[in-house]
Amino acid sequence: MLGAYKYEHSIPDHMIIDLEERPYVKHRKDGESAYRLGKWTDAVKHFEAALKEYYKEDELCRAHCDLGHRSTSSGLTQILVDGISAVLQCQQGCADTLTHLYGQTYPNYLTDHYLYLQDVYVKTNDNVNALEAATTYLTFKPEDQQVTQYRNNLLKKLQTSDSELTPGQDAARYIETRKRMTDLLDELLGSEHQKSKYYKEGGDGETQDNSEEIQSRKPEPDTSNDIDFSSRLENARLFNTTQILNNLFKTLSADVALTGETLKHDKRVVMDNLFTKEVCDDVMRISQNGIKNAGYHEIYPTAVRPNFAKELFTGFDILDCWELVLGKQLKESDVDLLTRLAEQVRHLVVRWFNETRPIYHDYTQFTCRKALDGKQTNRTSEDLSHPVHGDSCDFKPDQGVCATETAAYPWRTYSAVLYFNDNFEGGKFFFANPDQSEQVSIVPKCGRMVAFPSDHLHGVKAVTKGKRCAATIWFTASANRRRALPTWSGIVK
Ligand SMILES: O=C(O)CCC(=O)C(=O)O
Ligand SMILES: [Fe+2]
Repeated sequence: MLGAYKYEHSIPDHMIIDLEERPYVKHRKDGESAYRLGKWTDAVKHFEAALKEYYKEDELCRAHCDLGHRSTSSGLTQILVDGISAVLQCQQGCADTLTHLYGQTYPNYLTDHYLYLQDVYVKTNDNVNALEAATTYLTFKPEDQQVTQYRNNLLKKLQTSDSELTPGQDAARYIETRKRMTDLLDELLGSEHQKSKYYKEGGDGETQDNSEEIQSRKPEPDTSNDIDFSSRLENARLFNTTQILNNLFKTLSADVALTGETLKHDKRVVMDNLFTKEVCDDVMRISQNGIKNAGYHEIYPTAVRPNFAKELFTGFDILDCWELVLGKQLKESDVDLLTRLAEQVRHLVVRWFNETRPIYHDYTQFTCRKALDGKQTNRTSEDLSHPVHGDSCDFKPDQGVCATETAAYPWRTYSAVLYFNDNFEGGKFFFANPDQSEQVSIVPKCGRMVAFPSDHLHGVKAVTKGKRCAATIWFTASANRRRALPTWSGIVK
């Protein structure tokens, strides 16, 4: 937002003092400016200071993950396991929190930092520190061929053996801490935890302990000259205002189609043309390949959701993406598409609801409901595809109330549903009264989104022919409930 204001009113950087700017961000920014001006000694100073501050901030962030978690389990051991794993999961999220800046996610924040460092050290003729920076970089990303070669050149110059190499002290401690957290979580949560572990390791490769790997890697013989990192560092640049603005405006384009008056509540909105037919076709294809039963089947037994005998639910949640890419059911670019969509919607939601608090992703899932042939006779208007419910409260139809105390997801703040097709019958979304009657209904179509506060009652009418595909995206204002989204390009770049 700050970027947008600066742009709209042509305000130069030096006229704005950001009182909330954290020291690790300020030093990184100053380091980047010095780098661009060729002031290598200043750049070294700022990049080193930025790193120190970053690790300090990471410790602070982890310290803020307290034991406030409310366990719904019974039995002391389970309550303890729930509490400790909630703290650890919150702590694991710190890397994502610290590298979410100016509305963007920088999955390579830390590794790019070491890339900068090694380059500025070489430029100040300090090969020893350049070597340490390259070694630290490779501890995070051992698969990087270019940096490996670069480190080997330095090794040769300094006539050092790679068995003497160790990463920087702060980085080593950081990696060790994260490894211990992951191991403990593995023990506490077992295979359930694997999903988030996949994601974390991919995020920046930062949770992986690669020390063994690095020790067993021998430098390849190499006679080439020094490698030029300038183009990689240009891409690593964080505070590129033009890029931020382009992304901001590109992602926010949408038409507000229906608002309060029609929708019976001023906080509800329907927006159209959020994305193109091409995107819809892509998502339909992805959902086609996709995979598992949607979570609904597992959550609700058929007795509670009788329509499971009449409609087939398929889909996946966004955290399944890793498994699906590894299983070749999704392409890497699909993951980026889904992530971009979810992030686009987060921006729209923040703007629409005039939020001044940070709003985070909680959970995103893609779900298709397919009418089963031969099971559609005698479906009444009460026979819904999705019964009336609130997303953040526990709707009790007999009492007509939606209770927060007993809700499964009381932290959800806003809900958004995206639609990708209209070639089916039935399947209207509707807002409901506490007696379950319809207030107003919305017909799904490609590019359409409905967004509303999560405690508003709503449901989905029976899908009686064809397949209806949608994405449900839930947001939270609770930082410790935040779940970051996977990106693929962030890793392979
Ligand atoms: O698919 C829809 O239109 C809404 C789905 C929904 O309300 C939910 O999954 O909680
Ligand atoms: Fe819902």
